[in-house]
Amino acid sequence: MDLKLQQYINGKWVDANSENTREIINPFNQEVIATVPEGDESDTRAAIAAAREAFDNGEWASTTATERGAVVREIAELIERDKQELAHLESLDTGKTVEESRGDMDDIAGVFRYYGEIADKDGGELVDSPVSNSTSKVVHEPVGVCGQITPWNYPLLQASWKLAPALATGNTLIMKPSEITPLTTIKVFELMEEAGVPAGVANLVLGTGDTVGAELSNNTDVDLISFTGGIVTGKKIMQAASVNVKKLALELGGKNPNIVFADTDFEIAVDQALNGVFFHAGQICSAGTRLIVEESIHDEFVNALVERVKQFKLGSGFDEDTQMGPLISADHRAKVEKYVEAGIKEGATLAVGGKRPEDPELQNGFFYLPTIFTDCTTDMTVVQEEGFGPVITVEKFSTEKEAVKLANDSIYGLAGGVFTNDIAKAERCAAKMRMGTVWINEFNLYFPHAPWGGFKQSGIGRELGRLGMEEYTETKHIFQNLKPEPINWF
Ligand SMILES: NC(=O)c1ccc[n+]([C@@H]2O[C@H](COP(=O)([O-])OP(=O)(O)OC[C@H]3O[C@@H](n4cnc5c(N)ncnc54)[C@H](O)[C@@H]3O)[C@@H](O)[C@H]2O)c1
Ligand SMILES: C[N+](C)(C)CC=O
Repeated sequence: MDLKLQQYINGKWVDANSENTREIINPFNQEVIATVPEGDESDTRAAIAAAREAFDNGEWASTTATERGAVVREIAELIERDKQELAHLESLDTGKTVEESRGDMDDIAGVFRYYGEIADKDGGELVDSPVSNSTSKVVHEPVGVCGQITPWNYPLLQASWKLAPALATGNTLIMKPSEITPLTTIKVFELMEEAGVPAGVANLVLGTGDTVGAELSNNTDVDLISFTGGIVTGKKIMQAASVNVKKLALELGGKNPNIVFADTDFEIAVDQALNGVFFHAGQICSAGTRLIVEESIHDEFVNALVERVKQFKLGSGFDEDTQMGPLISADHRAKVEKYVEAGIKEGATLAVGGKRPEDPELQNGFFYLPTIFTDCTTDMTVVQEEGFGPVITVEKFSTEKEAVKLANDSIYGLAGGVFTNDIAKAERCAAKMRMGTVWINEFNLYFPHAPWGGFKQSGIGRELGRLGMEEYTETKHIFQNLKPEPINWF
């Protein structure tokens, strides 16, 4: 493997201070793909000190936005140049199909290009002043030292949503990828070095959440934490970040409804519902795991889903005909199994799946069959909690009002979909759905120009789009009196 397999701190590739290491496992066959350093609090503190020094006394924050934008666009070019290698690494690490990983790499290059291009488009704003002979301007400045923590399901994609806007706006940063899928993030740090990101500006520490992640959240030299991951971890980080009132961006989980009306284009809605939930074996924050189907087409719709699911090809992400890879780890599969058991116990009907595949070729991987539950009600664990596996629940509705009520009956509010050919009805539902993204006749689409994030307990703040860049800025008002006079009060 042509990869440094080290941490990157203050412009140097280094092992962990403790010399501890971690084996990275291929979820398709449990083979060891790589051995990487396992950093801890002391590595994290070194990276924070480097980022602090680079922000306070380095030149990055005061280079022109045009120059920073050029560096960020160069990273996009390098990602495109090394797309095949990156996609290969991502599939080895996560088990996702290599075709999907190539798509991720295109998206990632697109994110760097987008932020590179808009980096110098914000020249501040002059606002009206109530004082004659004065100017009043509003400018955006970098926040400072940013801690960035990412999950295992979209390792480099989620990292790109944080790295690109942080760099474009002149921040310095410490990135902590998930300890189980760090490979493409290591590679992109090589590319950032090649693109000319100065020493100390972008630092990479590898290790667990309890050590590296907790240090980033607790350390008072960190000004902002941007976290993508589970709700339980998000709450811990929020609490820790209060130590110095860090700015906080949280991208958490989802339990995303997909409402299907009887007047929809049936075959398209079936296809999109399947894609919405089973892509990447359901390990997607915005997976449409909660299908809400109009009563009159319910049985036909479920039958069509079941027939299609039975045909899914599970296998290696490197086989061209594979449609669904394994889950990420043995632990994660055990959690999905428990989740399905809870569904059965609570009275949901298992229409298909609900177990591991029997195919001898899949026995070394963490595979789980695509699973459909019917007869579901909102009080069930499988309807309320995020399972993060290939499991969909189906509920019925008979009126538009009921469909929206069901869709909103959740602590989450990340994303949701509506399938109907009645555009007015779709717009009415979209207006009422309490989610950061609503798709109409589409599911699971995201792109750099549109903001991404959650209502309710799905998070705080937004990534992507202009808002995703504003997260990394402080707003300053500068007032200047051009003709000062005494006030004569005292
Ligand atoms: N909203 C989004 O855009 C989005 C995108 C991708 C994934 N997710 C969510 O991510 C979750 C799956 O990812 P996961 O299992 O890696 O999540 P996780 O919360 O277990 O871990 C995420 C990251 O946090 C770190 N971490 C763990 N404990 C920590 C602590 N105490 N302090 C600081 N950092 C800590 C982990 O090491 C990892 O890097 C799902 O809930 C999914 O919905 C959300
Ligand atoms: C945000 N997204 C959809 C790319 C990945 C969620 O897990």
